[in-house]
Amino acid sequence: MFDYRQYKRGYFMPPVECNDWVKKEYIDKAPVWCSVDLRDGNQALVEPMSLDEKLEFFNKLIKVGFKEIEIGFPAASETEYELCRTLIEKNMIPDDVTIQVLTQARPHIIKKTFEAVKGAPRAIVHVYNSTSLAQREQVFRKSKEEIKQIAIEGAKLLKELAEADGGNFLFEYSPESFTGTEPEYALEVCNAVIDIWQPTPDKKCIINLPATVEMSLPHVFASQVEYMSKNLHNRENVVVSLHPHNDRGTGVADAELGMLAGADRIEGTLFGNGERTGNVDIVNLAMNMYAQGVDPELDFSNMPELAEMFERLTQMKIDDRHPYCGKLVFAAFSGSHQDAISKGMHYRIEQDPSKWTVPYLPINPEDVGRTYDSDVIRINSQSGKGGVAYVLEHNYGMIIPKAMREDLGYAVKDVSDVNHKELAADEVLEIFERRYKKFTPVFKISEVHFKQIDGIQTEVTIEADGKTTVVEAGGNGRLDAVSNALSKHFGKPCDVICYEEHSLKQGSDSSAIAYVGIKGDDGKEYFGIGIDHDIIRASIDAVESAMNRSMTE
Ligand SMILES: CC(=O)SCCNC(=O)CCNC(=O)[C@H](O)C(C)(C)COP(=O)(O)OP(=O)(O)OC[C@H]1O[C@@H](n2cnc3c(N)ncnc32)[C@H](O)[C@@H]1OP(=O)(O)O
Ligand SMILES: CC(C)C(=O)C(=O)O
Repeated sequence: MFDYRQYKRGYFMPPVECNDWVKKEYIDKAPVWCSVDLRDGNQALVEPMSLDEKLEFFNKLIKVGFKEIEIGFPAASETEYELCRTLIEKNMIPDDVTIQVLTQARPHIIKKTFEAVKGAPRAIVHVYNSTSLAQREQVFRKSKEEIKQIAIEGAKLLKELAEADGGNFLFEYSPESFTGTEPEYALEVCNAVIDIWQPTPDKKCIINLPATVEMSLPHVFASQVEYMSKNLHNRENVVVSLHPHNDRGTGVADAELGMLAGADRIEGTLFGNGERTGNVDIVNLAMNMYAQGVDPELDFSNMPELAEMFERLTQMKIDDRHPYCGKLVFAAFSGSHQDAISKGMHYRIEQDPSKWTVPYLPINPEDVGRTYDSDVIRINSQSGKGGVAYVLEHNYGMIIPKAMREDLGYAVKDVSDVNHKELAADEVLEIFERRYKKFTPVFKISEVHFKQIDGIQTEVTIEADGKTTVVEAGGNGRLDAVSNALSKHFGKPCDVICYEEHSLKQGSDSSAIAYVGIKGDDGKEYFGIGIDHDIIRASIDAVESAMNRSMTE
């Protein structure tokens, strides 16, 4: 038996209450985004990306709109180093983009990192050392003071090498494993680093607070961030950055509450790739802002293309339910959802297309490059009449009468249930046509003539059981006259209770579709459709199918 009590190790709350973030309702502005896909994301892959793959990824990040990109850990491997040199030497870094490189606070690694970024138009050099209790005791076996000295020596060396190089460098420091560090101590270390760097409005520094491992509920992280943000030296010249991981599955919440608590910048990855359970998912975060009416300043309008690139280069898989980008995240299979979405879409067009309030869809799928046709209303045995009608209207322009929808809905869902499979739009159309169009197992109407005497008089030629019979009848319209002829001939009621007709296509070759429902002698409703260039023929075909159905069920 495992013992859950071994995990009761707690976390560190700030020494004073820091809960102002609770009073904020919104994130009203995009943070500075920094993609760490090519570093933290890459270092967690089974097979790290090659140089060419990284270049493709880098270019895509630029296209999405990232202005800060951590391109790697140049001292780690030749590929990481080469990426850095290639971007610089081939002038591949746009003027408004800053590359970032990561280094441990160890002199030879810092020196190698500066060699890698030589000649960069602008670069952030990011130095880290772990400050957590666990790492102090177990990994470094050093006192708080000694660990602080690692940070101080690292910060000094960055400053010295940057000055010697004369290049355009910005500095970033991370107290790695911040969430396992006493906040007062993390503050002391960060302030020591800030005091060395002496940031100014023109040369701010970045203090990055990583949830290297998520260790608490997100509100605890927010209080830790607020404490740091309120107490860092020279705060106006310090960019407070967050680097949440996702061990508890709440990396997005950490980032969001952390922003409410004062953070200015977020480091994360596309689709949450990264160590273990991943870094915070920037797509999710940015789209959450978008879905609240805030410009995220990143462009995810072609999500399928981005997802394809991500999966190909990282060999990771995006889950079907991954927010905003999974294959199924806009799909509604269940009847009541489909009905509400379908009505919501009509309401929006009628009332106010400028506002998005469609039930069950947090955003318009088209905003991220998805389509209604294949992504939203999907048909299986959970579906209802509203969804089936939506598919036929959306794909084929068929506006199914309200009275007919239930009969059609059950017919379609039964097929899906029996076959245990989803039905594509063309399969729904096939079921619809097979059930209602030219359904003539009992009789056929081969000819119809009308005369306008005392209302409408008709002669209907009926073929049944190998016999041809001409039946005469009258009515107050053509459809009425034909239904009276059928009723007379078969000795059964053929009362038209539903009749609707509309054109299917625009232009001279447009055909009409007629929908007819009749009440049979058992009191039930039976339906048929007719499609023809001639609207009268379409309605006669429809009543013919409906009557046949009433005589076969
Ligand atoms: C949370 C994060 O994601 S942090 C980033 C992690 N990413 C990576 O580590 C990927 C790239 N890293 C590497 O390729 C290698 O670790 C290198 C090239 C940087 C260094 O390689 P090596 O020196 O061979 O190994 P390693 O990283 O294990 O070094 C461990 C030593 O560095 C020390 N150390 C580790 N991190 C730091 C740090 N941030 N600052 C100062 N010292 C550090 C350890 O205490 C240990 O010291 P010891 O030799 O006295 O025991
Ligand atoms: C180096 C730091 C920022 C890091 O990657 C982490 O703590 O996860």
